[in-house]
Amino acid sequence: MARTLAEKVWEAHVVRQGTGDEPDLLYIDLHLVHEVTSPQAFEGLRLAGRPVRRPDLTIATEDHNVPTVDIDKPIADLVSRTQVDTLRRNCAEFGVRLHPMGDAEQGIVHVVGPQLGLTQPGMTVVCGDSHTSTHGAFGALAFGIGTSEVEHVMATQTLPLRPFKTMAITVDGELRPGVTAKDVILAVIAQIGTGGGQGYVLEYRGSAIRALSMEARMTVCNMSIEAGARAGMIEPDEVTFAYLEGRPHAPRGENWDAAVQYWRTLATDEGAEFDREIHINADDLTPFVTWGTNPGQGLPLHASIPDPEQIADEGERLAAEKALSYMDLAPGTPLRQISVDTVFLGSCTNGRIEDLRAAAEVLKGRKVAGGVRMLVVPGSMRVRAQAEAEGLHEVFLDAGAEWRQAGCSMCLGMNPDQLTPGERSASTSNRNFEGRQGKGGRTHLVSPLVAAATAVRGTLASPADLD
Ligand SMILES: CC(C)[C@H](C(=O)O)[C@@H](O)C(=O)O
Ligand code: SF4
Repeated sequence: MARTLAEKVWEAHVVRQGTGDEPDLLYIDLHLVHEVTSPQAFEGLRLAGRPVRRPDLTIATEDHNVPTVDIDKPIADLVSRTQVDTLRRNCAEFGVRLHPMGDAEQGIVHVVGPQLGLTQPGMTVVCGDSHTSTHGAFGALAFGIGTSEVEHVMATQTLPLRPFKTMAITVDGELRPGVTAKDVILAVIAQIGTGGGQGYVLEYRGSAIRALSMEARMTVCNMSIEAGARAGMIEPDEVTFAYLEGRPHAPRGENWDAAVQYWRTLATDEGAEFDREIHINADDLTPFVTWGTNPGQGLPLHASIPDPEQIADEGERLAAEKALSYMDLAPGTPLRQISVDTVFLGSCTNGRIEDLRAAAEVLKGRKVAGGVRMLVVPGSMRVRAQAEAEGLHEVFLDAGAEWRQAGCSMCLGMNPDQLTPGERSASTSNRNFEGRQGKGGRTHLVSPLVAAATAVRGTLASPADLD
């Protein structure tokens, strides 16, 4: 029977098939760990007297709680310091490889896995983190898990899972210049809603998806969770293989050839059926930004703040009213007139080298507007080093932006990088929830290009709006 990519990866990992209402037991190829969701899991192992079953398939990094300045000094915030120290102790005790603050391979867990070549097509990848969906860009079945599941994977390298439904999101056509992967995924979420993906694994397909780089594909898959999906996937192709070849953990020599041969078999079969199909025309897309307090409340940058009274669905209307009140925005205001205090370029959505290059291209020879602060936070130390080798940091610094160390930073403000109450940001991250970037902070989700142009103009803008 014709099968989808997701079904093939699932079937290849079933250790024990569930009967009746039982879940299947799946083998897990790669377990990524960070400081926030691992302490209780390690503690559980300790209490049960169990080891980590496959430390060789487990890797940890410090990302959420790390400061992005003065990283050679002890972490000032006690909660963050405890969190990070606990991870260090646990990794040492259980023999798990850890990339601590300051290490050349430290960074956001979803940036580190792919850049090391740990994330590969056809794998099952889990992490106690919702944005694990990022790794699906390689044709891996990758999803976030809870802390008790983290413990289960640590102890057994397996996970009981219930089957999912499949949804094809086909993006055909060609993206116009200035329109990015971030705009694609924001438009997808605006269309299907933050609950539209619930229970589904999304497969992004079509000519516009095939034309994306690996990093752009990661941006798309990263935000699958914001549509409520279990995971997002893209079938592996030449772009995937070219990205992986030569990376530290990618197979080599004959193993590489065999791996590529297998990876080619993973593509969704002709005639395979999806439970739901969505079509989007890439030619119609323009830069997209959010105006509300969930990632589905987005519109093209050239639009205006919607009038809740015009929204037929009562739930959506109430949500829009509440969002506009929190965001302090009036219906009818052109999005381009919204001024921001802060621009954040970073996160596991848009903190990779291509994102930094795109923003630097816009900022080159320009200045961040007076009264606006711009934080540039590379997704990993490797991204940071690469950016410095290319001189991008000088472009950011010359423009008046801050050039930081790697971590999650203002994506969620678990470190000192936060918005103050009432402050408004244009942010390349993935969540615009109330208080996400700091208590009372207001977030507009944008692409790196829009972030850079907004920094220059001080109001939401795309590079086409400059000079
Ligand atoms: C802290 C962590 C559990 C959380 C997640 O699961 O996604 C964080 O990474 C986020 O982006 O909100
Ligand atoms: S960068 Fe943001 S979304 Fe990604 S893992 Fe960190 S906190 Fe979560």
